[in-house]
Amino acid sequence: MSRRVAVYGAGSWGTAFSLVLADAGCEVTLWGRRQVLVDAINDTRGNPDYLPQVRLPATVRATTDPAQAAHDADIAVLAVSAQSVRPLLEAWAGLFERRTVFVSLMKGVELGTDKLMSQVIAETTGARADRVAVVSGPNLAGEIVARKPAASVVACPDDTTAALVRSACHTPYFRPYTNADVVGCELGGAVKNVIALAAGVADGMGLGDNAKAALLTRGLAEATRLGVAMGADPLTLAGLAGMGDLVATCSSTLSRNHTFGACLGRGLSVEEARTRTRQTAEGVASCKGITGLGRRHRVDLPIAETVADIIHHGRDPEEAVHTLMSRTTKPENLRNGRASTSE
Ligand SMILES: NC(=O)C1=CN([C@@H]2O[C@H](COP(=O)(O)OP(=O)(O)OC[C@H]3O[C@@H](n4cnc5c(N)ncnc54)[C@H](O)[C@@H]3O)[C@@H](O)[C@H]2O)C=CC1
Ligand SMILES: O=C(CO)COP(=O)(O)O
Repeated sequence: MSRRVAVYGAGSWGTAFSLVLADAGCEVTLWGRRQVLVDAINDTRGNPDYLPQVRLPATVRATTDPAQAAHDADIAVLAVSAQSVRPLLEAWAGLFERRTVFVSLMKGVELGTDKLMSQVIAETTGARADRVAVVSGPNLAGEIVARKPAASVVACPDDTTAALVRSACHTPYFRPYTNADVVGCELGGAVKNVIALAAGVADGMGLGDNAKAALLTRGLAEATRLGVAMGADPLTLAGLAGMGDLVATCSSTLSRNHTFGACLGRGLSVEEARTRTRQTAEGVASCKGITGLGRRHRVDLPIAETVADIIHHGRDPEEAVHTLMSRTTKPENLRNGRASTSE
């Protein structure tokens, strides 16, 4: 059965995911805030600002009207930047049907509240947890629009909702798995952006593949420690939404977070890196939310703290690497079968 899906955010991932949904047989209305971009999408079937190479099928129509997108939607997908979703949903909450399922594609943590995106969606729309899902995994938009094979995770505590979203985005090149662990999936996506910034810094400084492997592995340990403290299943962090996304993002030149970090590692300022990257690099804002969650749950996150210091407090990357390497040595592994919350 054809599903009606509203996608909010005509940037890279909103556009690429619209293609996936349309290829899976959905009728898609793609909301963008700028009329000129919406007209270009409808007229050319491409997205000149974010993904000029994409050719969207006729079953994707763009609009600047949030109500038109929400009308009769089975699913509403949120693909704006993490820090902008609360005010948008506060303004739009009354537009949705009571049955509409909300899906977050966003990989960030809200500044000021340290809330995950599913929490912000539930708070602003009044939707219960069984109507809020997350799609997260190693899904670089530039590869998805070339219809290169990818896998992802649809997370929701409700099996029926998870199955609805899975069937709405299952195509021959996009393979969604389901998982009830929303917190693990969301944290995996948000923390990997911060670790990708660190990996970019290391690459920009020319520190080599050993250093990058250490950052990825210890970064995953940070995500897992924090996840376990917040009730996530450590296996989720070892899966597509954790390790999988970490590997893709930290090794790809398509990643904005990695690119941003590489600019810093080459000696550019945060403002210069922002100008070069242009599109949303969620880790830049979310590193503060991640370190906030670490403090709240008494979990040490030395790499995330270092990234936040470099980006928000002007810390010198070389000195930061030296300090990370000089920390006291300690056992690598889980203790007594439980994840340690210390470094
Ligand atoms: N690009 C990718 O490959 C992937 C991105 N994501 C996540 O998807 C989310 C969106 O990222 P992208 O689409 O890549 O970013 P983007 O920078 O390409 O697009 C962001 C979109 O949000 C809109 N936006 C930003 N602030 C807004 C505001 N205040 N009001 C209304 N609209 C606003 C922009 O106009 C743009 O359409 C992020 O959380 C990112 O981590 C997840 C998986 C893959
Ligand atoms: O989340 C992503 C791939 O899964 C995209 O990463 P960037 O936001 O760093 O480009």
